[in-house]
Amino acid sequence: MRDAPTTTAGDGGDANGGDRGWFTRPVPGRRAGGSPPGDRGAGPPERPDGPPPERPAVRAAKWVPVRAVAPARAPADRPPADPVRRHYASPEERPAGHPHRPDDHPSRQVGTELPRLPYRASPQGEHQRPAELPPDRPTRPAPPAEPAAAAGQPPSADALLIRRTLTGIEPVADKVTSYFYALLFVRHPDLRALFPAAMDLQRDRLFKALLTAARHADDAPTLTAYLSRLGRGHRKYGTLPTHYPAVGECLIASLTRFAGDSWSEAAEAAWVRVYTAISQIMIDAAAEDEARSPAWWQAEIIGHELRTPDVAVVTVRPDQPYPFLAGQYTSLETPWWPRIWRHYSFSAAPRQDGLLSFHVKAVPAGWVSGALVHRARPGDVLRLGPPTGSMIVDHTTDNGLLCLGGGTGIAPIKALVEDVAEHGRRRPVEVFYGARHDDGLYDIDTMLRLQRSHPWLSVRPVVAEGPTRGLVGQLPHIVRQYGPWNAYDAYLSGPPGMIRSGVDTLKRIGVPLDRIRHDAIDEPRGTPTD
Ligand SMILES: NC(=O)C1=CN([C@@H]2O[C@H](COP(=O)(O)OP(=O)(O)OC[C@H]3O[C@@H](n4cnc5c(N)ncnc54)[C@H](O)[C@@H]3O)[C@@H](O)[C@H]2O)C=CC1
Repeated sequence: MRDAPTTTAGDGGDANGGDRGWFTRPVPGRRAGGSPPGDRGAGPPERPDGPPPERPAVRAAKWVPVRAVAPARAPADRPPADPVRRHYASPEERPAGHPHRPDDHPSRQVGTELPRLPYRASPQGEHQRPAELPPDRPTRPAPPAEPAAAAGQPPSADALLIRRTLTGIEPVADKVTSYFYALLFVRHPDLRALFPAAMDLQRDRLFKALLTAARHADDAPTLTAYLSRLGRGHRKYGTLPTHYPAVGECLIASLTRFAGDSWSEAAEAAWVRVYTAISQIMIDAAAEDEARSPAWWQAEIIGHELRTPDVAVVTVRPDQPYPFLAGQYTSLETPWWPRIWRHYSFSAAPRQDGLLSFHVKAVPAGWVSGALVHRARPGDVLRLGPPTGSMIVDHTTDNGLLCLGGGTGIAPIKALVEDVAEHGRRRPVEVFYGARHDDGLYDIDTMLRLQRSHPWLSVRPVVAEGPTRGLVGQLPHIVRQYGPWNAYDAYLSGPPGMIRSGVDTLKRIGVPLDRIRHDAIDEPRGTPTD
């Protein structure tokens, strides 16, 4: 569930989170010489005078080996390791079995969900975001605890060596990361500008990404899906292929210094191979994406409607076509907080006129959400990253849709309703729209208007407390009183607590997990992007 709706605080929070690799640009959370969003007294900087930065050229540079290392001897029951440091001029050139060959493209692979990492969240609430599923598959929660490839198969020699190193550095993880970044910025000062001024958030990201990759070293489909998305997502930060070797060198140097008994020539060779593979997948994914789509879109605000003192509906016109699916979300950067990106769901299905809308709730200490609600005006220009997320309608079935939308989590639910309407198939859609109080149901008029237009749609407002036009109680509890839901696909969107208790409730009343969809739970909307 996500670092996308999915626990998204879609618009809600500006907490830092997300799955980013070690090339994340300065992000959310911190600004050069400034305080984090949550710090008292941290005021937004003045709006920059100049236009948004130019799009950097993302190019597939020739891969530069981290350093020459003899490949480890492959176990007899496995094919020899691919010398992954090679850069193939085209996807077709890659050998069979290469994790990024065209016929092995993640969109044609299954089992791409990323298991939850056993890694602590950062103090700022950062969480690992699971890999996105291909858009033709629904989001599924409760991923397996172990990589799919590990089930029934012994781990490879490289995977064992890497896990051993990770265990070895765990007690000194803070030192390793501090050393790593110090080394990186001393050896490659030009890279410093790509990272946040305050590095505490970044440090956890590195190790989460490493743990993720290491845990899935034997699971090519999962690893490829995760890293490809990461590589594509890094385009908007201006990450270049030439940056990867610098990071690789410093990573190996840091491990060498701190891994103690778990470090050996064999371990180093394993890390080089795996890091090389990781880099290559990210570089390839970014290069392939470059042929298909821009690294970002500019989007002019053409509508800004304050629905409550804290919630605005913001409508933008992208500077070029922006293809997406109802239920997905994007990353968004405002001119007031350069390089701070936040996730927001599209609140409408794709429209003929190409306009996009978002529901944004200003949250305390939320720099971006506060600016979008209280400062943004028509004429302001935002930047959008690519669409992502897999909480989309499965149009191959006639199952009904059970939708739980809590607060601004109603945004993608409305988009899903419009999507069903546009497909013209009559399937029951039951929406439970929750808020803490009646006046929090800021989009109820729109939802009731849709209900009047579509006989297959039922909308029930639910408030946690107080006088109301609707039902009183917590969304999951109320949903339980209706049903049965065993012929429905369930979609949940709202605060993390609502998603968790909603999933628990639905499981308890017999809705199979593979019919319950939601974005990542640990990454509220408004959190930093990958
Ligand atoms: N803006 C967007 O595009 C999207 C936002 N979101 C997320 O939706 C959330 C919206 O926040 P708010 O509007 O402040 O909503 P809220 O916090 O006021 O709660 C909305 C509803 O969820 C229920 N709820 C909250 N905690 C619960 C729990 N532990 N168990 C059961 N029910 C619970 C409330 O009773 C209420 O009905 C944020 O977390 C945001 O990240 C999700 C998807 C898209």
